[in-house]
Amino acid sequence: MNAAISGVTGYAGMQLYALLQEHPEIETINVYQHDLEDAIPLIELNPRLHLTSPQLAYPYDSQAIMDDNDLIFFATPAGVTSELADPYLAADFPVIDLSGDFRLKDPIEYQKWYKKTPADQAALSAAYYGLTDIYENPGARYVANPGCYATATLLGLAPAVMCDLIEPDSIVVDAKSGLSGAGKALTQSAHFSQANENLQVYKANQHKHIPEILAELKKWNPKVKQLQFMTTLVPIDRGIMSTIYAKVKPGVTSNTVLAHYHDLYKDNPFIEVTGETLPDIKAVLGTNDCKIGLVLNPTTGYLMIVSVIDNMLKGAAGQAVQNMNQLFNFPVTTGLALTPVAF
Ligand SMILES: NC(=O)C1=CN([C@@H]2O[C@H](COP(=O)(O)OP(=O)(O)OC[C@H]3O[C@@H](n4cnc5c(N)ncnc54)[C@H](OP(=O)(O)O)[C@@H]3O)[C@@H](O)[C@H]2O)C=CC1
Ligand SMILES: CC(=O)N[C@@H](CCC(=O)OP(=O)(O)O)C(=O)O
Repeated sequence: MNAAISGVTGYAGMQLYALLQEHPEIETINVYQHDLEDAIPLIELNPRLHLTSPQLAYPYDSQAIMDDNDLIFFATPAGVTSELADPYLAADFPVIDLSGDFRLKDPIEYQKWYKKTPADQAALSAAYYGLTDIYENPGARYVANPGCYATATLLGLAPAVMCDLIEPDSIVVDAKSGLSGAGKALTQSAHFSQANENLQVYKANQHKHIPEILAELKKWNPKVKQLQFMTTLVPIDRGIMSTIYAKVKPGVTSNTVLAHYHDLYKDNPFIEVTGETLPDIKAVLGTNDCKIGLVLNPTTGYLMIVSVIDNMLKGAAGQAVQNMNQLFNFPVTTGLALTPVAF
């Protein structure tokens, strides 16, 4: 089948292109770029792509995209698909949207956290939040691919929250990301001399993944009302570590916790529960995996959960391909059997 990509000059779009090149169900990847007036050689648009044969990049045109492809991936910034989604929604054409535009169901919440104009309520309601390791797509054709921090944090918390193992008002998340999470645009905090050998806490209590995470936690356990969530930029290229602390309920032991984590993820080929052997970021780099370690402190009663992912894969392009596999009923690991980069 044929897949379209919008945003191939960005970090997530490039990663997605590389994954789709290796995907056995994808015949052709067609690239559509927002600022083109005429078709140009794709290699001119993005010289970093490894092309196996010469190919063109086309001006963005929703009708041409739907005529020539079976789905489209948007790897574009927030604020783009809220304006471009209508023709696809009207035609029930499959979309996998890597941006945050369709993750929140409430347009007022979107406006508050993203400071942008939301898509309309009906469009938001039609979208499915594609946290593929937890949910099965009920048949929705518009998939909102989750955010990178949200993915690491939600996968780390799911068994504890779903099985009521922790005090619902005690969740504290300390999440760290490499610089590729911020995309390709250079910012003050991303300058080499500012980022290198430095740690930068940012968006204190204002990160747009707070409402995204909270919405899912509330679905799993309505007793969860709030979330303390903090993000830090660390001087690595890629990878996220979400370190989560929460007080366990009386009577909950390490064995109870481990049993629930193993049970929820036992059939999942991408998630490994590593128990008290805590995972590090390099253990998942270059893969679509999430590794989750767990340590319960019997003195304080706090459970520490360490969840690691590669932000470009499980946090973006990998999960997007996993969503495509789910949408088209391909085996879940198709095109995603990746080996970690060792060093
Ligand atoms: N990086 C990550 O780890 C993750 C990213 N995401 C999300 O994926 C999306 C892409 O992120 P990322 O690759 O990091 O971002 P980049 O900034 O690296 O790339 C953005 C891409 O979108 C294109 N673009 C910019 N403005 C527009 C526009 N108005 N209309 C259409 N296309 C446009 C850019 O083209 P041009 O070259 O012309 O600027 C570029 O191809 C974002 O929504 C991001 O939030 C989600 C999870 C993780
Ligand atoms: C390091 C860094 O800046 N990371 C980005 C998150 C990237 C991501 O997943 O985000 P979207 O919700 O934008 O798709 C941030 O904190 O905003």
